[in-house]
Amino acid sequence: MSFSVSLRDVTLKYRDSEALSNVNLELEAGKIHGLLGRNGAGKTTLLSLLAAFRKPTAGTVLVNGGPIWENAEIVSRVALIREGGDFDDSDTVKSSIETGEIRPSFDRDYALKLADKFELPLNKKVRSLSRGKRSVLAAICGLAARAELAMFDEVHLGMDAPTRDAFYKELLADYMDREHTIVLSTHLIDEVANYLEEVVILDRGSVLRHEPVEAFQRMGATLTGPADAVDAVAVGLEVLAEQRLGGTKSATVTVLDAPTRERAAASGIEIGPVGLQDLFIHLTSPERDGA
Ligand SMILES: Nc1ncnc2c1ncn2[C@@H]1O[C@H](COP(=O)(O)OP(=O)(O)OP(=O)(O)O)[C@@H](O)[C@H]1O
Repeated sequence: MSFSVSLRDVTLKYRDSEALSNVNLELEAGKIHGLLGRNGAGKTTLLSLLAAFRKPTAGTVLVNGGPIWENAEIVSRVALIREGGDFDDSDTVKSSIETGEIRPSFDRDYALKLADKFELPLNKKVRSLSRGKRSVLAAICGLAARAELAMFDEVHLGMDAPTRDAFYKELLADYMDREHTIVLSTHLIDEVANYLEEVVILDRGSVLRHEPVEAFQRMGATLTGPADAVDAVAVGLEVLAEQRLGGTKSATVTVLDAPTRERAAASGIEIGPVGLQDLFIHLTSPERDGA
């Protein structure tokens, strides 16, 4: 089973400032959703509403079709893993893992298998773990929760690249194995882009874009070829980024219409997709229209 999510006219205020303003958002069950946004955009706030850590100031938050607030049955099947985890520093790794047993779906054997795989010493105190190992502990608790809605909020922080890669693979293996909904909030966009099915971009407390990842991939193009030819085709186009290596140039553009595409191909230019991160930078740049 997997949970859908629905936010209807949701506003969250901290004292006088609005972290989320009238947000309407539907997340389909059984998919991997990426939640992107610049610092302070409201990602953690939105996730804390979905886990019922907070109550909205206005509007309704539905998980699996019902209100999540004060709904213990649904809450016990939702996991929000925040950066560094929410651990008691004086606990051991093993007892921290075992706190997950309050959940009906917690898989202790899987948690211990992951601890072994990620070389997490069970008898060590949480306070003596390195930052990366603490993140690993948080990620393990999130995976072993076997939640119907599993949300990871920058849980990778401090993990080295091989550990992050192993974590993403484990997440995907669990996803293939068991139907559930995943929300990944991260600033390492290109690193997770291949795992995402849907992407939500939050911007200053509102949903800026919500599309399947393929829609973002169709938004722009990278032109690579002889520098002169690329420069000629790029005239009049919006260029997001450029890179030059000897006589070869690569330019990332936002829109490429069919005639320009044909002209580029005829000039020996290779046309490739644009990375999600480059598009994100463009869409949320402080210089964009209306900013
Ligand atoms: N406990 C709080 N009290 C007051 N304001 C808060 C609190 N938590 C967050 N905010 C404010 O709400 C806004 C959204 O913060 P939030 O942490 O949700 O953003 P974020 O997208 O997760 O950012 P980041 O990528 O930097 O983690 C920010 O302006 C932040 O300063």
